[in-house]
Amino acid sequence: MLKIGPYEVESRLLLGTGKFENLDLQAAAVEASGTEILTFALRRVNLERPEPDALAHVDRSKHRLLPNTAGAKTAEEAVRLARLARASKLSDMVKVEVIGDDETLLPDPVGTLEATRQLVDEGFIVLPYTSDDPVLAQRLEEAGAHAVMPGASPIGSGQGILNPLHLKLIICRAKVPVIVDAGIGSPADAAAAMELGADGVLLNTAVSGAKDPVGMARAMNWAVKAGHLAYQSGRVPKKETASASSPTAGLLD
Ligand SMILES: CC(=O)[C@@H](O)[C@H](O)COP(=O)(O)O
Repeated sequence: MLKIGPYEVESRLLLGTGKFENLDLQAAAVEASGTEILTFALRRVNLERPEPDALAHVDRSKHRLLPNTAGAKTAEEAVRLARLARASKLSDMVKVEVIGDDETLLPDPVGTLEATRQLVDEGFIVLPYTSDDPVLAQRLEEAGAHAVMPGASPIGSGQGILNPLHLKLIICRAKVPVIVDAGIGSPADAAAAMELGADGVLLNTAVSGAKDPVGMARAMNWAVKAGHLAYQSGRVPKKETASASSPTAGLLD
C-alpha cells in the first residue's frame, strides 16, 4: 500500500488528466491505468461547481482527487488555489506546483518551500512537485510535506530520468513517500523509477500523448507494478567480470 498522510491506496501510479483528445478517451485511459489518484490543474476547473468538468466522465467513486496548483508562479498564488479547492470540497490533499521558469517549467524552490510550509500549517495534505535536488527534498520534508515529488525531467519532455543518482539519494534519505513526477516518457522509465525504490510515479503526457493512450495506460500500470516488485525482490549486483550461468563446479564426472 502507498500511504500519503492519512490516505492509503494500492496503485502506485498517479495519473494526470490533462491533454487527452476527449473525455471518453481520458476515462478509458484512467480505467486501464488502474490508478486511484488523479491529478488535475485547479485552473482548469470551475470551482463554483462541486464536480470538476475536466473529470466529468471519470468514475469519481473509485478515485481520490489530487488537485494541483499548476500555473502558480508564487507561493501566494499556490496557497490561494489550494484554499479554493478545499473550500469547494474538492480535496484537502494538494500537489503544490510553483513554477519558476516558463521555458523549462522547473519549480521555484523558494516559492515551493514557502507554499508547502503555509499549507502544512493550514492542515492540508501536501505533495510538493520539486526538482531532483536532494537538499531541497529534505527541506520540504522538514517543512512537513506528506510526500515529495521530484521531477525525472522537465514536464512534458518525455526524457525519462536524467539524474538517477539524485533521485536515489532523495529516495534513500526520505522518510515520507517519494513519487517521481514529470518527464516519464515510457513504461521503461516508470519501471526504472520504481526499481530505484520510488514509492510511486506520477505521469500524464506519456499516456495522453501516446498513439493509443489506453494501451499505454495499461502498460504503465504493469510497468509500475513490475518495477516495484523488482525493487522488493532485489536485483543482482552489477559486476565487471563474467560468471557462468551454469557453473560446473561440484558436478559429478
Ligand atoms: C499533470 C501534472 O501534474 C503534470 O504537471 C505532471 O508533472 C506530469 O508531467 P508529465 O506530463 O511530464 O508526465
